[in-house]
Amino acid sequence: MQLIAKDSDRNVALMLDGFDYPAILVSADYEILATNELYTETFGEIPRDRGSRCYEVSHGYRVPCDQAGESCPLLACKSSGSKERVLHIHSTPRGKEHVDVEMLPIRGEDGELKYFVEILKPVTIASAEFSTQQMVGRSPAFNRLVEMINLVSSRDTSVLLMGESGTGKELAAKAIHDASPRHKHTMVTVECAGLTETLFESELFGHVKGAFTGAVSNKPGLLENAEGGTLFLDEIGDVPLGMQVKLLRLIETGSYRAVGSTQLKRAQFRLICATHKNLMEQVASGAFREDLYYRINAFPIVLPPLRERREDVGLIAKSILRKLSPDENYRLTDSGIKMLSACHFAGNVRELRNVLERATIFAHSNIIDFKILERCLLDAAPRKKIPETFVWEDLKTREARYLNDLLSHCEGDKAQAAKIAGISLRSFYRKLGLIQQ
Ligand SMILES: Nc1ncnc2c1ncn2[C@@H]1O[C@H](COP(=O)(O)OP(=O)(O)OP(=O)(O)O)[C@@H](O)[C@H]1O
Repeated sequence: MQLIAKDSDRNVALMLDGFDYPAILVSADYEILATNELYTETFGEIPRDRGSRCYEVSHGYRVPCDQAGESCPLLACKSSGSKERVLHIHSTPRGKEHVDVEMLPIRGEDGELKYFVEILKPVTIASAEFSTQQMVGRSPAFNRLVEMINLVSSRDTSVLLMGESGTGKELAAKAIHDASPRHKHTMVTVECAGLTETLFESELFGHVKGAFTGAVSNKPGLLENAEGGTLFLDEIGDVPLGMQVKLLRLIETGSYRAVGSTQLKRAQFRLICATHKNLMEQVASGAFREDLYYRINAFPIVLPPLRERREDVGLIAKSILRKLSPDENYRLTDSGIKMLSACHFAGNVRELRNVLERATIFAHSNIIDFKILERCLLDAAPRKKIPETFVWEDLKTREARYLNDLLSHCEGDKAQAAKIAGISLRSFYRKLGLIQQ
C-alpha cells in the first residue's frame, strides 16, 4: 500500500491490500489518498508533480469526469450512498485502456460519506488503442457496448446481439465467449441464413446412417463440438419455422435427437444469437415464434452502426489496415480519416474494410490520403446515388469522372480503358494525373 496524502487514515488505507484488483482510496473531493500494490503494478505510481485527483491521474482532465462529459462514479456514489459501477477509458502507461470502475462508499462514525474505494478492473475484451486482435473503439456508444459485454460475459445468460450488417456482431459474440468461463471450450458458429430446415437440423443435431438418401454414415452435429462451450446462431431470424420448434425444445430441455435416431442426447452450451432483422416485427408477422424470441432474448445487446460512433472510424481503420497488410505499414492521413468519418457506411465496419482494401490496391506508396479514398468511395457509390438533377461541371472534372468510371468498368485495366476512350495509354495516365503533365 502506498500513502499519497500524509493526512489520510492509515488504517482505512491498509484495507486496500485486501482487494484482488488495483484499488485506490479517494477523498470526497476527488483526492487520491492511497493506492494498493496491484494499482502501482498495473497503472504505475501516482505522479507527484501533477495533480493527484482521480480525474487528473486517470483521464488527464482538469475537472471532474461529469463536467468533462463522462459519468462520474464518485458523484453517483455520493448521491446513491451505495456501490456504483461504470466503464471508463483511462490513460495508462500502455496508452488508453477500458477499465471497469467500481466505487464503494465508506462512512465515518457520524454516518457521513468520508472516503471512497475505487476498484479498477482492466477490461480486455476490447481495445481503446489500435489492435488487430480485438474490437477497437473509444466512443461513448462503443463503451456502452463494451460495458454490456463485460457485464454479461461471466454469466451463462443467453445473449441476443442486434445490429445492422457489419457492425461486429460476430466479433462481439467471440468477445463474450473469450471472456466467459467457457472460453477453454469451443465457440461453434452456425450461419442460419440460407439453410433449409432439413439441412439445418442435420448440421446442428447430426444424423445417423440411412437417415436420408446420401447419409452413408453416422455424422455428429455441430452441437457436439459446442459441448461445454458456446453455440453462436448467426442470423437467427432466418431459421425456418419448423426448426424453431426444435430449437426451442433444445433450449428448454437441453436435449435433442440426431436425424433418424430415437436416442435422446444431452447438450451443454451457452447460447448467443445474432440478427440484423427486427425480431419483434417478425413475431408480429408470424415468421418468428414468440416463445423462442423470449428464450433467446434474455440479455439483448444492440450494436451501434458505425455512423453513430464516427470518433472510432480512424482507430478502426488503422487497425484494419494493419490486419490487411501487416508488413506494409500503411499510414492513413488525417484528411483520409476525416473523409472516412463523414461517410454513411450502410455496410458498417465491413464496408469500411472493403474501402480500405481497395485503397491499398490504389495506393502507390504506404500513404493513404483523401485522394485515394475519394477514388475508392466514388467507385463504391451505387449508381442510383448520383444526383438526378444535372450539375454542369468543368470539362476537366467531367473528363476525369468519365475516365475513372471507365477504369472501374474495365476493372482497373488501364490499357483497355485507354483503348475504349480512343487515347494513348500515356494520355490516359496524364489525364488522370498519374504522371506529370
Ligand atoms: N469494433 C471493431 N473493431 C475492429 N474491427 C471490427 C469492429 N467491428 C467489426 N469489425 C470487423 O468488421 C467486419 C464485420 O464484423 P462482423 O462479421 O463481426 O459483423 P456482423 O455484424 O456479424 O456482420 P453480419 O451481420 O453481416 O454477419 C469483420 O472483419 C470484423 O473483424
